[in-house]
Amino acid sequence: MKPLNWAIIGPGAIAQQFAAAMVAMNRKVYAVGARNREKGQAFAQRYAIERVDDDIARLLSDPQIDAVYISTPHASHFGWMKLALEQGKHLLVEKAIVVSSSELNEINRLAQQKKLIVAEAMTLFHMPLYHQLKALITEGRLGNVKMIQVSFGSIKEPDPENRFFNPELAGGALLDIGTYALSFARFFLSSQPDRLLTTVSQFSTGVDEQSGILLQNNSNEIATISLAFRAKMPKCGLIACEKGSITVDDFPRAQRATLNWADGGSEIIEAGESERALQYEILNVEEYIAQGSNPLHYLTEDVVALMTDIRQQWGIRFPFEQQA
Ligand SMILES: NC(=O)C1=CN([C@@H]2O[C@H](COP(=O)(O)OP(=O)(O)OC[C@H]3O[C@@H](n4cnc5c(N)ncnc54)[C@H](OP(=O)(O)O)[C@@H]3O)[C@@H](O)[C@H]2O)C=CC1
Ligand SMILES: O=C1CO[C@H](CO)[C@@H](O)[C@@H]1O
Repeated sequence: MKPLNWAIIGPGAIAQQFAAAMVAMNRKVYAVGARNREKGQAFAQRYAIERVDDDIARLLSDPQIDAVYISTPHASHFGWMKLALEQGKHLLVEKAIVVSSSELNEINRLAQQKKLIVAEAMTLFHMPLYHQLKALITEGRLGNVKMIQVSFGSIKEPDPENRFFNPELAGGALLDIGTYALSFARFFLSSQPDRLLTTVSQFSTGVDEQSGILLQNNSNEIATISLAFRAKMPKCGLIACEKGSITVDDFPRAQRATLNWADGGSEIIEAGESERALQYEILNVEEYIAQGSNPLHYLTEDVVALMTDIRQQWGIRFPFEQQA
């Protein structure tokens, strides 16, 4: 396959890591779209990027671009995704990929029609460790999955304007960090949960600040999830099976897990490198494009469906959804 020409939309904090990963892998970021021209130019200079444009729609019509990485705040993903797909570009989009299933359904229809790949930059879906853990569970020595626990608490500046608390930017802990916890749970649950219990505390802006979420599927596997935006909690995932459990600390980019057998004894499981998290995403997207499909997209769809149902239970709608 000929090397892909990538464009980045939104040269903020995570885009720096993406560009650095591309450089480390000898890949080409050809263009950057930035609503602030000066920021775009500084970014382009830093990563030797050929084209900068503050008119992002115009940039996306450039036939030289093959694939687009979108790293803007959540509320704007859908609009940029749609435009990029209409212009025939493959997509890697930061979490949370979109804000609702109705947005994702529209994206899926368009991608299918245009035969393009859409992938979510959900680190854990791409980390080698997770595929090793899944293989270990599938092989059956641990018995069936019974319970999953995930906690993620991150202290954010309580500023109503920032992307964490601003409803106009689709803020809230669920979309920002809950998406990691739900992705972890869904990755190990054998099927999509159909029972959902939740409780939430809202920030003054109306977005979810902290919550507890309980999920159960038809195989009676249960997942409990704790999220907080104004309290620190370890990023810890636990999969408890009939014959032992697996603990994954710092789970979003983990390279190591601990397996504790129920009858005593433990093992360390290691695969990949945390520091290469974004490189694994890029490698996977290249593979999906070459093979013409993203085999993990169903996980993204299931997680977005859960987040849609959870927000519906909470009665939390973003201002741009109310206008829709
Ligand atoms: N995978 C991971 O580990 C991480 C993923 N993320 C995800 O990445 C995304 C961005 O987060 P982060 O980098 O922290 O955010 P930043 O605020 O640092 O960067 C966002 C960038 O998007 C630009 N932008 C904002 N709104 C728009 C818009 N409507 N259209 C075009 N550009 C826009 C900003 O421009 P300006 O500078 O002009 O405001 C800025 O360049 C989110 O989806 C987040 O959840 C975030 C952190 C880690
Ligand atoms: O994705 C991200 C990485 O984790 C942070 C929390 O620790 C998030 O806020 C951020 O959006």
